[in-house]
Amino acid sequence: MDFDVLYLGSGQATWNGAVPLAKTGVKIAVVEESQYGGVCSNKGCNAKIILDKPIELVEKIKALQGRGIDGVPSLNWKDLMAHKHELIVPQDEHGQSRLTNAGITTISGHAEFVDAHTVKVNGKNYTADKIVIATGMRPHRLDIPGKELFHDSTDFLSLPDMPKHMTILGGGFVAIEFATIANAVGAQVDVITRSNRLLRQFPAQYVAEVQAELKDRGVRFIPDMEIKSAEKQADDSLKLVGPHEFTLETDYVLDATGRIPNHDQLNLEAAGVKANARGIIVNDNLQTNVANIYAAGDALDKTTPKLTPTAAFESRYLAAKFMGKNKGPIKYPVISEIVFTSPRIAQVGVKLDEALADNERYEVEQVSYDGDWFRQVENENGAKLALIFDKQAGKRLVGAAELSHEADNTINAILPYIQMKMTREQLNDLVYLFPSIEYTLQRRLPLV
Ligand SMILES: Cc1cc2nc3c(=O)[nH]c(=O)nc-3n(C[C@H](O)[C@H](O)[C@H](O)COP(=O)(O)OP(=O)(O)OC[C@H]3O[C@@H](n4cnc5c(N)ncnc54)[C@H](O)[C@@H]3O)c2cc1C
Ligand SMILES: NC(=O)c1ccc[n+]([C@@H]2O[C@H](COP(=O)([O-])OP(=O)(O)OC[C@H]3O[C@@H](n4cnc5c(N)ncnc54)[C@H](O)[C@@H]3O)[C@@H](O)[C@H]2O)c1
Repeated sequence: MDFDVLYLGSGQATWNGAVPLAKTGVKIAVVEESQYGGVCSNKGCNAKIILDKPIELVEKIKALQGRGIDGVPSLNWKDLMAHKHELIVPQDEHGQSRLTNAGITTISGHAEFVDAHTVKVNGKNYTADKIVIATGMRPHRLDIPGKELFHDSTDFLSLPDMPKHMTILGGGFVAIEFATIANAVGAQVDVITRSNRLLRQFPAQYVAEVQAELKDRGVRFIPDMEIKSAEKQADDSLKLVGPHEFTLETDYVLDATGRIPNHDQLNLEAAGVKANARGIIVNDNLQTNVANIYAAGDALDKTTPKLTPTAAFESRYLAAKFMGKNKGPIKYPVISEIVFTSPRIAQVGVKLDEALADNERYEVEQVSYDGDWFRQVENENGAKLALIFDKQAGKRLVGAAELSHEADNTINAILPYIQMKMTREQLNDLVYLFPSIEYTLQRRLPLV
C-alpha cells in the first residue's frame, strides 16, 4: 500500500485529525481538487465573517448615536473586498503547508475510486489501507430555465462591485446572512422563499424579530413563491418569472437554495460505498458499509448540523480511532449554532421551540437584557436570552438561545455549563473577569 490513510478532500473534516495522526508516524496523503483547507477557510465561514464584522461594528456605532458617538461611518464594499482577499487568498497555501509541515503528502487533483483500496488522481493510482471520504458539499442550483444567469455563495464572496438590486432565492443560513451584508452595503435586497418561514433551525420568535429588523432596514421578503424561470433583458437586467403572473426585475440573483454532497463525482460504485442524496451512509463509528472506508464532515448523511466544529470533531474522532485510542462509537457533545445576522441568533443544547412545545418536561426562563446595565453599555434594545431547564433531570440547564449582538459570546459561555453538567459549587469556583458577559451569567444561572 502507498499510504496508511488517504483522505479525500482537505477541509476541516480532514486536517483536524490528519495533522495529529501524521505526528504519530502514520503515513498519510490528502487529495484536494480545489483550494487546500476546504470551503470554510477559502469560500465559507472565514470570508463571510470578514465581510460581516464591519457591518456589526457600524450597527453598534448607530446604537450609540447621541451617547458619546456622533456620526455613522460608511461602508465601502471595494475596500472591504480587498481586505477579505488579503486575508483569504493565502489560506490555500497555508492549508497545504499545514499538511506538508506535518509530513503529509498532498496530491492536487480530482479523486475517484478505482476499488476499495485504490483512488485515481490525474490518471495515477494511489493505494491505501484506510480511506476517509471528506469531500464536503457544493451549492445546490435550481434546475430552471435561465439558471446559468444565477450566482452562488462563492461568487458573492468575491463580488467586485455590489449590484444595485440583489435578489436572493432561499431562506436559510446563506440567504439571510448574505441579505444582511448586501443590505448593509447599500443594495436593494429582495429575499424570495418558497415557504413563509426563514431559518427553520432557530427559535421562531427570534427569527421573526431578525426578519422585522431586516424589513426595517429595507429588505423585501417575498414568501410562498417558487421562481419558474429567468431571462436576460436588453438592458442586461434579469427578469424572474413565477406563478400567477409574478415577475421581478433585478441586477443579480443569488441562488441560496442549499448545498448538496460532492460524492456523486467520486465513482463510489467502484468501491461499493453506499450513499444517498444527503451524503455518505455511515455507522456510529463513521465507517461506511465497506470496512476500510470512513467518512467525516459535510460529506456525511447525518442529523448533526453540517458545520465546521462538527466536521472538526468527527475528524479528531477518526484520528483517535486510527491511533487505537478510541474504540467506541462517536458521542457528539452538545452542539452550538449561530446565524450571523445583525443581531445574531445563537443556541446550544435543547432547542427553544421544542422546549416551549413540551412544558411537561421543560421550564423556560425568558431573560430580557433591557434592564441589565452591563448589556446596556452599548445601548442594545430588545436583546434577550432563553434558558431551558429539564424538569425530569432535577431542573438541570439543558439548553439556551440568545438574540443579541453578543449572542456568540453568551452561548459560548453557557456551553461548558451544559456540556459538563456543572453544579453551583463548581461554577462558584470560576473567578471571571469583571465586568464581562461570563461574570453576569455566572450570577444569573440558577444551577442545581
Ligand atoms: C458561505 C458559507 C458560510 C459558512 N459559514 C459557516 C460558519 O459561519 N460557521 C460554521 O460552522 N460553518 C459554516 N459553513 C459550513 C462549513 O464551511 C462546512 O461545514 C465545513 O467547511 C465542512 O468541512 P468539510 O471538511 O466537511 O468539507 P469542505 O470544507 O467542503 O471540504 C471538502 C473538500 O473536498 C474537496 N473535494 C471534493 N470532491 C473532491 C474530489 N473528488 N477530489 C478531491 N477533492 C475533492 C473540495 O474541493 C473541498 O476542498 C459555511 C458554509 C458556507 C458555504
Ligand atoms: N453561520 C453558519 O454556521 C453557516 C452559515 C452559512 C452556511 N452554513 C452551513 O452551510 C449549509 C448550507 O447553507 P444554505 O443556506 O446554503 O442552506 P440551508 O439548508 O440553510 O437553506 C436552504 C434554503 O433554500 C430553500 N430551498 C431549498 N430548495 C429550494 C427550492 N427548490 N426552491 C426554493 N427554495 C429552496 C430552503 O427552504 C432553505 O430556506 C448549511 O448546512 C449550514 O450548516 C452555516
